Amino acid sequence: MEVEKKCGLCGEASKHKCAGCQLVYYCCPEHQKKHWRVKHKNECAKPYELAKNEEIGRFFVATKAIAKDTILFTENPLVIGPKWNLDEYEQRSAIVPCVGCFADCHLGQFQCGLCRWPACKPDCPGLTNANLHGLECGILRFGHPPKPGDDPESFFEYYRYDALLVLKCLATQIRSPALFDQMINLESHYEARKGTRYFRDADERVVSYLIRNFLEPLQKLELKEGKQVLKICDRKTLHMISGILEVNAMVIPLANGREICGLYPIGCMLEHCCIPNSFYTFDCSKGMKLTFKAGRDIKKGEHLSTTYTHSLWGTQLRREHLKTNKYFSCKCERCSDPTELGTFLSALRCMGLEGEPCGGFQLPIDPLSDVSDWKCNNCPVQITYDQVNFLMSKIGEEVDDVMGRKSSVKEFEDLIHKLQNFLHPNHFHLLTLKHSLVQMYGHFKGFLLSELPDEMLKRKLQMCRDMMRIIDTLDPQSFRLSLYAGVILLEQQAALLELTKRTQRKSEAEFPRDNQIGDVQRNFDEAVQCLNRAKVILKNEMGTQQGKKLLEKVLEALDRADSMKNMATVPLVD
Ligand SMILES: C[S@@+](CC[C@H](N)C(=O)[O-])C[C@H]1O[C@@H](n2cnc3c(N)ncnc32)[C@H](O)[C@@H]1O
Repeated sequence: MEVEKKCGLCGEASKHKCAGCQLVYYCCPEHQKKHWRVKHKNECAKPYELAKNEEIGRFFVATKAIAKDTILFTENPLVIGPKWNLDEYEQRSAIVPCVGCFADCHLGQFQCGLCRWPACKPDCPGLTNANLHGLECGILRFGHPPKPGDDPESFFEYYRYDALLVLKCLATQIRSPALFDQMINLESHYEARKGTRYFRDADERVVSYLIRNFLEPLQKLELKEGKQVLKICDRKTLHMISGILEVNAMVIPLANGREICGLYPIGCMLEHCCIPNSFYTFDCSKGMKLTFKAGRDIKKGEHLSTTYTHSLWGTQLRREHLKTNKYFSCKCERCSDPTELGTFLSALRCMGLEGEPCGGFQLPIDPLSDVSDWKCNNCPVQITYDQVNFLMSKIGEEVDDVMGRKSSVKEFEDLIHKLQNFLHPNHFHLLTLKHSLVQMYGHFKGFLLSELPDEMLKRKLQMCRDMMRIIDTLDPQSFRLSLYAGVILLEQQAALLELTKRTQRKSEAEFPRDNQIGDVQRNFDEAVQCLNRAKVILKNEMGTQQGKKLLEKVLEALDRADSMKNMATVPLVD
């Protein structure tokens, strides 16, 4: 859409546009404010509306064209709290999140003076904040926490952090019945969950635990005093809230590396797509405010979409995750294509008819079937769903093993070498290993950049380029995989600049000067392009500590590239 870049109020040439609709320009903030009051407030209406159908339930659909980077909405969380699905290791840690502010604290050191749940300090402001610990503290006070000297096991059994978010949701009815209604009307898939292992797990871990420790004692007092604080607190409601959290809660990464969960009633209305058009960020300095933005231009009539699963998992894994945790079968363009948009992210090497690889790749015959057999794209060989499953679980175990401990460079190299016999070079398991290996080459003891043999340095560069090609297809604007891509781009430029230095150092006797200049210039240009791209995509990650640190490194690398240009013995032009 061609937009005249003139101030919406005075008509002067202007550069800054309205962040909401991205359509009207302003010469200064004062004119923007004035125009908002007199006119733009009514024009800058939301470019989407809530719709509903049988298959998806509620979703947002664009009512007009939406430009990339448009802020779709911002929203404060209805509740935030510790992750509601902690694994056993996380649940049994003696370092726990403060119930007031989620900072790390030691179990048994400081506590909330009223309910005696762990806190970072006795006067943490979050303890009395009605949106934070204030929400559930009044109910937690009915519990009987273990005392110092009691069996350590009783501490882990009592302080079940993974049940807190459910309790917080329940407690919203005390603060605001309207908020509670909004929450309880979110999708819980109650009927579909009943009978699943998730339901049984939540029944013991959350529902029975909350009733036994806090809700029954509260109800006893309510009966005695003839006054009801919690009007709704039956088992079914607690299970519905568990389902609502499972289907709708969003994971928020904190600066201290911890992850918490938040429930955003508007944010959770966006449907899932494996190649989404929108993305979100959290602002940790503003109470975990959520901002949803258009990741690319969106056409009128398109559904607004985000991703509920990992973008770099293969189709079978993504679809299984969505089916078990979100109760639907994804049929998006990427899931429907056996090659996953030509990336071959799940493809297996065909072993051929005589046990001799034919050079082709095995792909699912019907990627939308959960039990599809696979066939080669080059020869008549077919393999069964069970064979694929068996191979994938064995390979998955090996990858998890190497990733899960402090493995050496050689262990990574060996596993990649071995798996290349079975998997397409772009397979997501290889991608996971390569993403780690490119960060080891250049940083690990004995593998510092200046120590890497030319061949290894070139391998690092090749892996980075290959990974970026996949990202360019699956997330062309890099809004979904910004951190992942940022890391690759930084490593890619490091390899390129090291190659540039080495080429510069080589004597003219080895290389004709023209070739030398060409290589040096090309590598240098590509390195600068990587850094400039990383700088742009990391803007979306400024709410996270990781994103900020990575951007700092990118800016430092840009400075280094600049000084290299100034010192260059062969010309490096801009
Ligand atoms: C976070 S909620 C989204 C809001 C939900 N549609 C509602 O009406 O409350 C997630 C649920 O929406 C539905 N959903 C989301 N994306 C979908 C898709 N691509 N295909 C089918 N159902 C989808 C599924 O029922 C899923 O469990």
